[in-house]
Amino acid sequence: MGIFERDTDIYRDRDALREDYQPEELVGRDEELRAYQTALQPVINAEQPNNIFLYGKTGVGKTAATRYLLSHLKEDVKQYEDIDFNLVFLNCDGLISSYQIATRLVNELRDDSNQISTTGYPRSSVYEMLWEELDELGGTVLVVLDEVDHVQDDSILYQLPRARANGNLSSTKIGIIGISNDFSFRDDLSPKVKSSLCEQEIHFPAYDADDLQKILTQRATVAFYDDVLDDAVIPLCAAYGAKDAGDARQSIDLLMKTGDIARDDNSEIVTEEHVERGRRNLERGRIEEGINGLTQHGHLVLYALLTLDLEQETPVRSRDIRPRYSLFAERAGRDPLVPRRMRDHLSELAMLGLISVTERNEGRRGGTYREYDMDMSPELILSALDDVLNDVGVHESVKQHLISDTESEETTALTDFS
Ligand SMILES: Nc1ncnc2c1ncn2[C@@H]1O[C@H](COP(=O)(O)OP(=O)(O)OP(=O)(O)O)[C@@H](O)[C@H]1O
Repeated sequence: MGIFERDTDIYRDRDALREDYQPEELVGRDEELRAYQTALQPVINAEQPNNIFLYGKTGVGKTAATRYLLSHLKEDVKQYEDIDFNLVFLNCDGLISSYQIATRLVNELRDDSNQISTTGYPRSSVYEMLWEELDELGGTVLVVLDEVDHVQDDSILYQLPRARANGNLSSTKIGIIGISNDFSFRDDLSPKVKSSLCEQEIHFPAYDADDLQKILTQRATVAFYDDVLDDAVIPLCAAYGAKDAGDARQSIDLLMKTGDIARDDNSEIVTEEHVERGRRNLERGRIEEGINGLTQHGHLVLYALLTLDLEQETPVRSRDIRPRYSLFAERAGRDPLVPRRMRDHLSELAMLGLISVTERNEGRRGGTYREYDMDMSPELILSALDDVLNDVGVHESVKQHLISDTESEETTALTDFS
C-alpha cells in the first residue's frame, strides 16, 4: 500500500476556502453592489465610462465585487452590437512608479511577440505606446488598478483618466477603476488627480458578525460535507472575524484552519474546540510574522511593555515605559533611543496590532497623552521574542509564561534586574 491515502471525510471541496475561489454570489454587499452597478451603467449605454474609486479595509470584498460585476458586465454587453468592450486588470503590488504601470499596461495590451522591456525608454515614449495600444482597441476600455496605493507618483493616475480629454485618445472611451485599502492614499492625492480618478467613490465598510456568518455559511456549504460542522463553528468564526477587523479573508482562513485541525485529528465533526485551536495557531503565525519584521529596539520596547503588563502596571504612558526599556537596552548592549524614537516604535507595535493605544485627555489643563497596553497573550509574544530573551535575560515577571519546552527546563536562568 502507498504511504498516501485520501482523507476526505470532512471536506467536499476544500478549494472553496482558498483565496482564488470566486463565489457565484456576493452576500451582504447589496448596497455597495447597487452603487457600483450604477457607476458602471454608462458602459452598457455606450457612453463614456465613469472613473470609479473603491476603498475600504483589507478583506471587505472590493476585489471580489469588482470581479463579480465585471464578469457580468462582460457577458451582458454581448447583447449590444454597438458596444466593443475590453477589460484590463492590473494588480499594482510590486509596481511603484507610473512608468512601471505604463509598461505593464502596454505589455498587457500587446501580444507576446511584441513586448517591451520594463526599463530604458523615456516615460513619454511609453505613454505614447500606451495611447497607441489603447486607441487601437477602440470601443470602451475599463482599466482596473487593484492595490493602486502602491504607486508612489501621481502621473499615470492623472494621465489615464484624462487621456481622452487631453487628446491622447480619439476612438477609445476609457474608464479607470482604482481600488485601495489605504485610507490615507486617497486623502493624499493631489486635487487634480482626486477629481478625475475619484469621480465616483464607493466605500466598502468592514463586515459585522452577521455578514461574516452569511459569507462563511455560503463557503461552508460548498467546502464541507453536510452536518460535519457543529452549529457553533460558523458563529464563532464570524464573531472572531468581526472582533478582529471585519475581514472576510481572515474569517475564511480561520474556517479553513479549523477544518484542517479537525482533519488532522481524524475527527468526523468540526467543533468549537477546533476553532479555538485554529485561532491560536493563526494568531501565533501573525504575531511571529509581525515581531520578526521589527528591529531589535522594537523587540526591546515590546519586551519592556510586556513585563510591565505582567506586573499589572498597564495601561502605561511612554515615559513610564522608558526606564524599563532603557534598562533592557543596556542589558542588550545597545544605547537606548531618544524618547521620540521610542514612541515611534510603540506606534509601530500598535499599528501591527501587537499592543493597544488609547488617547487620553488631561482634563481642564487640556493636554492629551497616550497610554499603552498589551493585547496579545504573553505566551505568544514570548515565543517570538527568543533572541531578546537571550540578549536581555529572563525578567521575573515573564518566567511563568514561558512556553512549555522552555519552561520544562529547570535551568531557565532568571536575570537579576534589581
Ligand atoms: N460579500 C462577500 N461574499 C462572499 N465572499 C466574499 C465577500 N466579501 C469578501 N469575500 C471573500 O473574502 C476574500 C477577500 O475578499 P477581497 O479580496 O475581495 O477583499 P479586498 O477588499 O479586495 O481586500 P484587499 O484590499 O486586501 O485586496 C475573498 O476570498 C472573497 O471571495
